Amino acid sequence: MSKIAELYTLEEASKHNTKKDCWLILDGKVYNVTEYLDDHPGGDDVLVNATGRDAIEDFDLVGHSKSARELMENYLIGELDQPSVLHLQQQQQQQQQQKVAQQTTQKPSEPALNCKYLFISVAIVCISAIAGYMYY
Ligand code: HEM
Repeated sequence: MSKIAELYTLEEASKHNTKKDCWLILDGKVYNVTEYLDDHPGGDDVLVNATGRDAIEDFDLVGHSKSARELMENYLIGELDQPSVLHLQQQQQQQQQQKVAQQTTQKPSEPALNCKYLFISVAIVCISAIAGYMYY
């Protein structure tokens, strides 16, 4: 018999963002980790700070063990509804595009920085040469 998952909106899941009531969204699934906060080896703050968004990237970055992944199934309470999943995907895409845009606008400033250092070095050499000439 297949169990129908409880569906939540992003707005609803995001409301549970305190140490007394903490829901995580990981890969579109919703976990109520309130009871687990005190036992989490990474601390409770990190979990509370991971609410209101899909924190699967952070979860994966930590390199959680297989037993951690098994443990999280105990706290599964449902899934995000489709519009919320789409909303989060769009948000992620926008953030990635912003990152790429920032990287491309930062690149041209590198040669400009090199020119600045070259100018300062040449100026120091010139001033030293003039000072040396005047002294001797
Ligand atoms: C239901 C969700 C989660 C469960 C069951 C869980 C479980 C665990 C477990 C068992 C460990 C010990 C190391 C291991 O066995 O991998 C751990 C460590 C840790 N977790 Fe989680 N975790 C969850 C979510 C998260 C999230 C969303 C984050 C970050 C946003 C996070 C950050 C950390 C950190 C920073 C450590 C400490 C790593 C270290 O000091 O080596 N965890 N977690």
